[in-house]
Amino acid sequence: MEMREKIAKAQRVVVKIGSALLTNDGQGLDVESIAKWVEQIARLRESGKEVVLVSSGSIAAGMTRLGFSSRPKQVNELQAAAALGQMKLIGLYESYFVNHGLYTAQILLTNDDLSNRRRYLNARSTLRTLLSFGVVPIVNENDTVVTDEIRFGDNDTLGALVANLVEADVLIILTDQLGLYDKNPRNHDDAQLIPRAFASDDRLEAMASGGAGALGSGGMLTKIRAARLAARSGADTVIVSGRENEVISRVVAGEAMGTWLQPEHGRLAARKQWLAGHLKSRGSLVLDDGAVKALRSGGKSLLPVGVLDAEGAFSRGDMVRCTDERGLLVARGLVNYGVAEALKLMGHASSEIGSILGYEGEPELIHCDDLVIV
Ligand SMILES: Nc1ncnc2c1ncn2[C@@H]1O[C@H](COP(=O)(O)OP(=O)(O)O)[C@@H](O)[C@H]1O
Ligand SMILES: N[C@@H](CCC(=O)OP(=O)(O)O)C(=O)O
Repeated sequence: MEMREKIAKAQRVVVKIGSALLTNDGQGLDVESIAKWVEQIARLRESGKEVVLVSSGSIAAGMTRLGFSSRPKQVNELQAAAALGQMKLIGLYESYFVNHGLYTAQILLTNDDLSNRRRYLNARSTLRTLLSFGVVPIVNENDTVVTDEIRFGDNDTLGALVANLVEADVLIILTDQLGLYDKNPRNHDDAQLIPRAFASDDRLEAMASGGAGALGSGGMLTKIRAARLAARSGADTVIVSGRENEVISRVVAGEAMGTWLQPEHGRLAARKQWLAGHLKSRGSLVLDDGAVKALRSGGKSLLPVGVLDAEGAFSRGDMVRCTDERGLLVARGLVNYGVAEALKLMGHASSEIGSILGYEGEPELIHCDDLVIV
């Protein structure tokens, strides 16, 4: 499918704005551009699309406040600059979004948070809930508690992990170049823009090994790796210049701009592959005929009311097998409750979850996004 058709259908979009771009290569936060990106994101929200913003810029904003002219070398100074600058950054976004009638929410994450299954699920649930409230989540790395990440890391990877987390259709990486070139355009006048490739194409890495700008940390290499990560949940990635007029609106409208890095597999196929290949089952749920029928008809979540029994020692976030009463495998999925809770909830309506467990949790035992029908 052509870029125009595929991206124009995107419902959930992650926009990552890099340091090099946000700061005009180190000249302090580019507030005029920020206002323009916010305006475009606000229009996307109005048209019914869901947007998560992943924004760098905290270190750069902190440096300006501290009067530093170059990026500190010491990690503790970087962390302090980030903590200070994050206030400025988020304050700016909040005031611009409020002018468009939208609220923002600050999410600070680390890689560690996302590799821990429990925290991953909590982050995902918070992000999904914020999107359902019509809020624009603004994500950055939690620089206070990471060291290697701010020394070497980048927000491209974070953008991709967020795209995985919310199952975005597209990750738009705004940067200071028109897209990915066959060599670093800062050093080569004859560099050619790559309009389109598969994210998995091995030749891309060699093109991107030319380093980053003054304030950016990852360069194009981390953007390509991010596109590969995003492709794992079936998301397309577009690397494009944030300085192009109306760039976010135009990309989402399907205009061919920048570099489009496609996943090899569609979203569902990618997710199925990940679910099938990634995790071992920790237990099983026995479903009644109604639940089996609902799951097989497609697009339905598994609710506690359709469950007859739970076996195994599974915890929240584990993979479980779903079988019919005869033991025939119907589906596999990531369960929202541990076995003790599942045993208490089975056979009950979701509206009773709060009174049975003493807290309100997700209404489904397995969300349809986390379910693979066999
Ligand atoms: N093949 C390439 N194509 C485009 N840019 C490249 C390439 N190789 C290296 N770069 C560099 O990557 C930089 C963008 O990365 P970076 O500075 O980390 O930006 P950001 O802060 O937006 O993430 C560009 O300014 C460019 O110098
Ligand atoms: N999290 C930090 C650094 C992240 C960063 O610069 O990444 P990138 O924009 O990908 O080069 C910040 O907000 O300044």
